[in-house]
Amino acid sequence: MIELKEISKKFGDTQAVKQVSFSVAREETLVLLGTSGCGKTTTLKMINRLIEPDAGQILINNENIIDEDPDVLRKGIGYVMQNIGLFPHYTIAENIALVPKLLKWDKAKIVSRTQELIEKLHLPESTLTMYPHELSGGQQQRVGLARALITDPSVLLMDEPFGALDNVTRTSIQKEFKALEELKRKTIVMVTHDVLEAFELADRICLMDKGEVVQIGTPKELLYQPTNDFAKRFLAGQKLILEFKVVNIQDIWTYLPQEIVHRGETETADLSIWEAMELLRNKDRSELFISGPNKAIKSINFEQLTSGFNQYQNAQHHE
Ligand SMILES: Nc1ncnc2c1ncn2[C@@H]1O[C@H](COP(=O)(O)OP(=O)(O)OP(=O)(O)O)[C@@H](O)[C@H]1O
Repeated sequence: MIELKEISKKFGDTQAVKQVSFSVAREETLVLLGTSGCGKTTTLKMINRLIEPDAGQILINNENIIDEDPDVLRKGIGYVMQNIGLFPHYTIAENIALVPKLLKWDKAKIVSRTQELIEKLHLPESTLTMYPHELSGGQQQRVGLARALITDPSVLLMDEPFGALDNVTRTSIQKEFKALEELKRKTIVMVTHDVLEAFELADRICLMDKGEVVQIGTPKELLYQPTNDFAKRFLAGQKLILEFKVVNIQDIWTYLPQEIVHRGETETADLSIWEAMELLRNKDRSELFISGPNKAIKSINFEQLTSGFNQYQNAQHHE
């Protein structure tokens, strides 16, 4: 769907991006992860031609984007900018309707699509007539997303979309974002420097350093099969919590207690260790019933969960 082939970009003497190649499949979310200045934003902006590469090729649906008019290209790609970038003197409704107006949509269509989006993104209708400074950071972030989604583009580029938020708001918006049906159908390239955010939202992560790709893989691959020291060190600080997020009950199934007979409600085994812990903690449940392979059911409490996880972890490290 999106393919970068040996893309490079220099600003003066700074080699911002050096021979970056990757491809993003249809409906996949690829997260560009790395420290400040490693070339993530430059890479992202080359996909909608806000920046032109010095060398290399970018294809979207097998078409070289260099052959397209940049304005037409940009209207077909949703873009959530760093720091949201709403126009301060436009109302929220006007900010959301920018591209549809350029595309000359009729008014009724703009209004109905705007309504649909603000409902999905949980923005109160009253915000439509307000100006950006009258909204909270989280609400502004939602407006930025609505603006990017209004024309239902199949490709979405997001630059630190939750960067301006405090940690609590950030976590809740990330959760909503993950659950939004409209986003599941999109091919997304997202930039972040936040490892947890990358692990939360990515199908695959492209880890970058000094303008180059260090490793591309699923969160699990990066965690358990880092290809070099940089990748290892980058994740080391948060290793345990990352493991809780990528390992699921299915993975630790054999280390959990014997199967039982149970006819009530069950959780699925694709629940991550993290999610299972949250359920055991937040819902004040002492045990969870999990339905695993071949309809087998196991009941686990917090201790059994952590013990199963520890055994799995030991097995991974001894592989
Ligand atoms: N327009 C520009 N002119 C000159 N140098 C630039 C320009 N844009 C980016 N750079 C430089 O290119 C390098 C990569 O920048 P880029 O913004 O792509 O990094 P990043 O990983 O997105 O960082 P951040 O998360 O801080 O935005 C940096 O050294 C930056 O200073």
